[in-house]
Amino acid sequence: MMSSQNLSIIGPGVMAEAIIAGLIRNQVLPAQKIIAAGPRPERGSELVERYGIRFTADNAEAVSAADIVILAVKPQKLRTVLAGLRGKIAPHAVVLSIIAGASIQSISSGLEHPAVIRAMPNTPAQIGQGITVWTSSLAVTEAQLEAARLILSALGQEIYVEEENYLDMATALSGTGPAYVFLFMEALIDAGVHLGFPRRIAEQLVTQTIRGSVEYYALKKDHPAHLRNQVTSPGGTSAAALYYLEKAGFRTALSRAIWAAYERSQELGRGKNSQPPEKNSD
Ligand SMILES: NC(=O)C1=CN([C@@H]2O[C@H](COP(=O)(O)OP(=O)(O)OC[C@H]3O[C@@H](n4cnc5c(N)ncnc54)[C@H](O)[C@@H]3O)[C@@H](O)[C@H]2O)C=CC1
Ligand SMILES: O=C(O)[C@@H]1CCC=N1
Repeated sequence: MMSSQNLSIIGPGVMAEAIIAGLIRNQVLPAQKIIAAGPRPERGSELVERYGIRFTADNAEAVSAADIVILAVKPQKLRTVLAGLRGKIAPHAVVLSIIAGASIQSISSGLEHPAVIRAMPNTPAQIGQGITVWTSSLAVTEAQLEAARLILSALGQEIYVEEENYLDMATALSGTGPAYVFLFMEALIDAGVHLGFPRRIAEQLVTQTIRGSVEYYALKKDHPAHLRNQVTSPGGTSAAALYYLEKAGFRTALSRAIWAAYERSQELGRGKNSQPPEKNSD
């Protein structure tokens, strides 16, 4: 519990709500200590009703009494938001950004504020099952690091890293990760329906197969290839299916996709707002 601290969240979207919900659920902060700011009053009313936090449409007002400022706007909005907050954040406060691609240096110089934490969470944070990779500038104090750890722990697991380079990598692997998992689930469920299962049953089969496999792997701590070999009988069904996945370049497609997300995170950091489809010819 860090009940003496005031926390301000700029950009009250999906991730901001996950953070607010986590902080309140885990009693890290009472609702009255949290204020969110964003341009849409309807969104504000929603959050006020759901969580009992405070809301303002004025970013500068939201940070005026803050000890911790969380930046959760889209990368494309960052420049304007930083300009609006410059000189408005108390010198003793710490800024924690979850914005994909945005470097500590760009936030720190945009705000003229040295104490900056950069974190990359993911959407399972909404149920406290996320994972966050984070790092900090030299100006961040031990007490601020502890406060950040408490906040991020309310979202699930957290891993502190010394090198900021890992943040773009985490953005590609775990930050964006749920998108790969949900696409995979959707494809498996559709395949089940194609076979002839009612969708409801296909969904149950796929969900529990994934959940069970993850739990099994986590308990066994065995190499995934070994666990896969256990499923793969000589001349059997798994071998028949895996042949097609390998032939279709499943691993290469995943690896290339994740590399594209990594490159895109770096591009966002350089302020490149959009990307043409099929940037790569391979
Ligand atoms: N969605 C995801 O899976 C993850 C997103 N992130 C990062 O978190 C950030 C937020 O993402 P989401 O919550 O998904 O986006 P979102 O679109 O749900 O939320 C952004 C919020 O910012 C508000 N906003 C727009 N302009 C503003 C301004 N000038 N001042 C204050 N608020 C403003 C919007 O009204 C919206 O409520 C992004 O930078 C993203 O890179 C990080 C990890 C995972
Ligand atoms: O798609 C995005 O840019 C965000 C960042 C991490 C996950 N989603």
